[in-house]
Amino acid sequence: MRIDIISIFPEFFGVLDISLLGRARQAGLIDLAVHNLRDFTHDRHNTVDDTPYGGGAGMVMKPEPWGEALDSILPATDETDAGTPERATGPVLIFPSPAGEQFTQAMARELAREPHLVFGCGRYEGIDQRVVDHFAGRGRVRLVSLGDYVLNGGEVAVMAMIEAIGRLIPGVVGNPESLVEESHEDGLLEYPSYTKPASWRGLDVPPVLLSGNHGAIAAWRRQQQIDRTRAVRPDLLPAEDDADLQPPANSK
Ligand SMILES: Oc1ccccc1-c1ccno1
Repeated sequence: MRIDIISIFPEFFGVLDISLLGRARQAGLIDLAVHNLRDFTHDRHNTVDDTPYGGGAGMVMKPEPWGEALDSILPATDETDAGTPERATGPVLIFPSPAGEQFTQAMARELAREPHLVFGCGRYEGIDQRVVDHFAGRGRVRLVSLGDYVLNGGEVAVMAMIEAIGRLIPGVVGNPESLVEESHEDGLLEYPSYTKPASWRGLDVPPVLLSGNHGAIAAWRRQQQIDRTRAVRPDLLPAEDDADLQPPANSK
């Protein structure tokens, strides 16, 4: 997968040189480039923002630098390309935004199948809307929100998305099995995990986990998932009458 990031703080992404994603880049599984938006300005102060039309507090990111930056990354197209099949296969341009669709594990899985992602990190009060409108006419553009809260810019959101997406790319995580039993992979929150010692500060590991009875362990873990999800994320539970959520007959 090719990933391009545009930001006024490119140094923010230095952490993508280390750990899992750093190793994936060294292995050639991910080809990542970070671009400084200010490199696409031409004034002495490398200006990227200006006051908002219509008034209001804060500053808005100017369209021109974004246009030049994105033109340098996205495939050139002319007006006749609008609506051609290529638009369904070209890069996906993602702008983190509080006004975006919610980022989910399902979206991470979907985006992990894409060959090329381009992330645009907005700052200030956001990016001139015409940037989104213009490039929506040239390919797939998505506004994506991490959640219902406000950040100072898109960089943190892009880091989170790249981690969530990158770990799903085949070969990035050593043991693909570890991707299966995680929160949100099967729609429920994950079960609690324990390791040695069997007793710690008077707290014991649930006996079923020491029993060697794999059927009972699987049933206990499933019930833990259901109980945890019901307690903190009832919105993730399917319809109450879903037979899959009923505890197995032998687990009482
Ligand atoms: O609050 C933001 C500001 C800029 C870019 C993104 C965000 C955001 C907030 C939640 N998800 O994304």
